[in-house]
Amino acid sequence: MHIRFTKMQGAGNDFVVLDETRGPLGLSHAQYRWLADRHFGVGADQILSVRPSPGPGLDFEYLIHNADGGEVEHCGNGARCFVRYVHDKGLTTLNPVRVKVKQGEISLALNHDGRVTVDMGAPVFALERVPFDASGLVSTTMGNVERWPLALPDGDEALVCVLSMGNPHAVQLVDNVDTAPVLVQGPQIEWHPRFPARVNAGFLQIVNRGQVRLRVYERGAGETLACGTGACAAVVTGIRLGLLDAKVDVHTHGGVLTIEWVDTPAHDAPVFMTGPATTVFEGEIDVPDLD
Ligand SMILES: N[C@@H](CCC[C@H](N)C(=O)O)C(=O)O
Repeated sequence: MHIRFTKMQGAGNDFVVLDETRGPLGLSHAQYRWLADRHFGVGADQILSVRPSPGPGLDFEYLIHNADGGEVEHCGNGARCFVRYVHDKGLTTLNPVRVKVKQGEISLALNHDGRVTVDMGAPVFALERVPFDASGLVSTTMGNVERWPLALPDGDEALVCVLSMGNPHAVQLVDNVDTAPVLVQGPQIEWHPRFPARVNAGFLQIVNRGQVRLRVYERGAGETLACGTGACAAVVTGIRLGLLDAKVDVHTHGGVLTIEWVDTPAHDAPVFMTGPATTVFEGEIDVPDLD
């Protein structure tokens, strides 16, 4: 199959974006994996497939596949690239754009400064909705959030806060992201049996009440230069731990994301994320037949 694609990045989290507004390309999971492969395909952390509106009140839908081929619910950096894409391609002039992703519906706006702001929806803390199996575990409370001791296969323990931003996250505090065991603990947390849908593992360093540093070992993609939903999850966690204010700059290896969240008694206010979204190049490629 011969396809056209656009390569994009948001804070260094990179995407192959496919136009499926005239009909699905019908790619298999193996073909998504091949496209994401940095040696044999194009190379990307995620593949975004842009589709027409699925119904009233919505302008588009897009699908997200991780580099391992699995379909996922939500992608913050991808959301910003999506809205840049539909505007640059002349697929819409609407601003904001309302879009359906697997997680639900989100709204995205292009700002005058070229950055994009996304209403990422509300975080979810109910353990069964993350999902996280806490049976038999004893948590400790810090601020107004629980921290769970996760016994790792190599004998280490990670103290994680768990939540969903539409996709699952486990966030732990570290003294310094440069020396944090991201590549050692990341895969062990991602595949930990207490997370039946696997999980994105965040390593959060608090710099001050308005600045953090973050590394994320992503489910299905490994460590990426930035993770948008991971940044939202980390800031929400930091706020509930009592360590952060309502507006925080998240410094990642790929750039800065600004996250805003006002906690309420029900903890159900939406999280807003602002950051860059850039087209890198356009291309065409023959995708091999793969099941
Ligand atoms: N890079 C993304 C998140 C992509 C999905 C994630 N790896 C998952 O499996 O949930 C972001 O910017 O949020």
